Amino acid sequence: MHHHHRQYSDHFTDSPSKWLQSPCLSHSQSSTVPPIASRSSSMRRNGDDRVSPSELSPGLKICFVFRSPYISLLSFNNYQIFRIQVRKRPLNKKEFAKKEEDIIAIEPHSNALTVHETKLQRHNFFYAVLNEDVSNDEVYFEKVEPIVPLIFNRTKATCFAYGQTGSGKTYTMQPLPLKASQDILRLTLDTYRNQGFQLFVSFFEIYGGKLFDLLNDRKKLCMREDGKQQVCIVGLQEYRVSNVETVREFIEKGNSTRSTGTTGANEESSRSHAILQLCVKRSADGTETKPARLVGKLSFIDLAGSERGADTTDNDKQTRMEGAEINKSLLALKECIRALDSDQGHIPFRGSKLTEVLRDSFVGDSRTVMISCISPSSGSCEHTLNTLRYADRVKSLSKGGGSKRHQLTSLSNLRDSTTMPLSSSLPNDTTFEDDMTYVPTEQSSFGWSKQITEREPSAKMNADRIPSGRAEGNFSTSVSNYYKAPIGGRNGIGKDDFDYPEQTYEQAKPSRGNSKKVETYQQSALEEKRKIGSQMKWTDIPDIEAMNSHSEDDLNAVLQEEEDLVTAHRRQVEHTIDIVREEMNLLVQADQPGNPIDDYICKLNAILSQKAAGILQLQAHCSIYYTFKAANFHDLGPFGCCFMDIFITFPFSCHLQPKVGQMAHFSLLALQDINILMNSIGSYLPPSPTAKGS
Ligand SMILES: Nc1ncnc2c1ncn2[C@@H]1O[C@H](COP(=O)(O)OP(=O)(O)OP(=O)(O)O)[C@@H](O)[C@H]1O
Repeated sequence: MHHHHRQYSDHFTDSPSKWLQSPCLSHSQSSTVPPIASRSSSMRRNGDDRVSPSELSPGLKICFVFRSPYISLLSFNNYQIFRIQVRKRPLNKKEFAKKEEDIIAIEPHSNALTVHETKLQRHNFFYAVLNEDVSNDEVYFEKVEPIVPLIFNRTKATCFAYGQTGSGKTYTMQPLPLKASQDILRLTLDTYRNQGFQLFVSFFEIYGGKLFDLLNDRKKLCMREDGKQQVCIVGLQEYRVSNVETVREFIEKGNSTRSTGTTGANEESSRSHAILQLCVKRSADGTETKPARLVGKLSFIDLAGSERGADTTDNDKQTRMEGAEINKSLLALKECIRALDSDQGHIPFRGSKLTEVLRDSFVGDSRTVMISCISPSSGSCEHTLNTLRYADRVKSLSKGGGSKRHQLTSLSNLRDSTTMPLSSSLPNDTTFEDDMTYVPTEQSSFGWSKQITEREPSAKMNADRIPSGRAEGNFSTSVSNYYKAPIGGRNGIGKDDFDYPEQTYEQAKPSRGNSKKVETYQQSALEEKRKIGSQMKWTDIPDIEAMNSHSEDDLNAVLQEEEDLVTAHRRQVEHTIDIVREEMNLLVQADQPGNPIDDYICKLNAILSQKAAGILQLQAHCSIYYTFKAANFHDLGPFGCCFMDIFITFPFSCHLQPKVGQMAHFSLLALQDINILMNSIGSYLPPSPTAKGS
């Protein structure tokens, strides 16, 4: 078997962080941020770490703090439904050789981290943080082990890693499924002995918007929706496993088949989202005479590097394609979390293949762990900030009641929604819920030894291969096929993976001069899409794959549209920034000692809302705190502060909504940070509402 093993830790140094050694000058958030429930070792940071007045230059400062006061997310059965974890990796030798500094300071026993962008510019974030010395075992024990027993009780759990290339996503994710399957197998032999539970493993990747089976020669898969709006992956091979060694082999095989490439930061960079699923199944009567049906599922997703989605400068067609898809899927993921947590009627699962696949992991009884991986090096600062901001936004989006999630439970019956046994015909009237015996979760008895103490024999033949989904072509059911060399291979991205005409793309390149035209087109095209979207119902489109293949024909047009929209949006944002900056400068000049602070804030807000809201419109979140310093604000000490929300959404419009009089913690950033902020927002913009039909 052709294996490509990633090399871990071999080029990492123990270099002490220069930043960590310097006195930490972080800012004052401690008073306003609620306590964090997290690792037992964690404690809140203490001390007053306000910015010293001398660090502020006189006059108005616009200051952005990515708001993160909502640390505690939804709680259910003692486990948070959505958990966010940040993991910092150590500096590697390459970075050390380039004399890059470690700019991430994590105070011991705290759930706060500071990114030292420059000596004067710092950004504070509040999360459950894992420092560079935390092992993969600890990540597992803390974040994944607690949810393993839940999948015996119908929970669908998802664990995914997010972050730029080389930040440690694969390093973090790779060991987790093995450990989880070890624990699942133990449970089937121990707590749930003789109850007929079976473990199945499948492994596939989403690359360029298409699905490929990593355990079946990178066979192309397609997704379909059944009459009950269940998405299934047709042809995905599932293997029944009964020992850890077999799981290990499958994981290694899948990893070696995955699409990777080389980036400056990572020699083996993942270019796809890899999804490894562990499904616990059981027949209705707990015997093996009847077909096993899905009980619960644990999905591990190693996302492609996030910076690829933001990369609009690369002219390489394939990279742009990857970037567009990654961008789309990360945004779609965030949008789904937002929609689930607010009371939006429509959950945009169809925004990307990734969210379609994950649909049943977000509805009903589900748990999600997001691990945001960050690199410590100064050279990665911008990407690190982007990763943390994404986490912030996901976190603030998921802080609500999550009512949608539970409403959707009724839509999501407990049959396997992502895989469908070959033998089963659709639609199937009997839901598993009807004939499933309820198995109580035994969280308290989940205390087995954490070491692998046994290796089960005959690993190789200890797997039953079960094709799932309706048949498409011939399945070979012989286990020996599993040992065939994969067709795709690491760099074996087939020509068919991207099939769009090259010329169209070139022709459609926008010219900077006709932005008006672009914007007009944008409006009307989007209006049209909205209309179509509102007329369409979920059930109107039974065959997602057919729809997608239609849209793939227009891939160039879609990419072009994306580019036009992003350009138009950036122009809008730049324009707004100019206006806001101008107004603020005027205000600063007009500020006279003796003006009451509220007047000042009201005036500022009035101008902002008039000027900015007129230009930009609509939704999506990030918060800006603008602070200002003036001699007369004695009641507040040297600084006054309020914040406003910037709502930004598709299609590329935003609306500034000032919140008058809200005093909050703040930090000092230079005025030009607004540009950085806006650029990073720009990078999170969706390719376009492309999804013809979403
Ligand atoms: N916490 C860590 N401790 C030690 N080494 C690490 C850690 N995290 C990552 N590494 C090492 O950093 C390198 C890059 O990590 P990895 O391949 O996991 O990045 P990635 O985020 O998956 O990148 P890509 O998106 O390009 O696939 C690897 O050599 C890995 O061994």
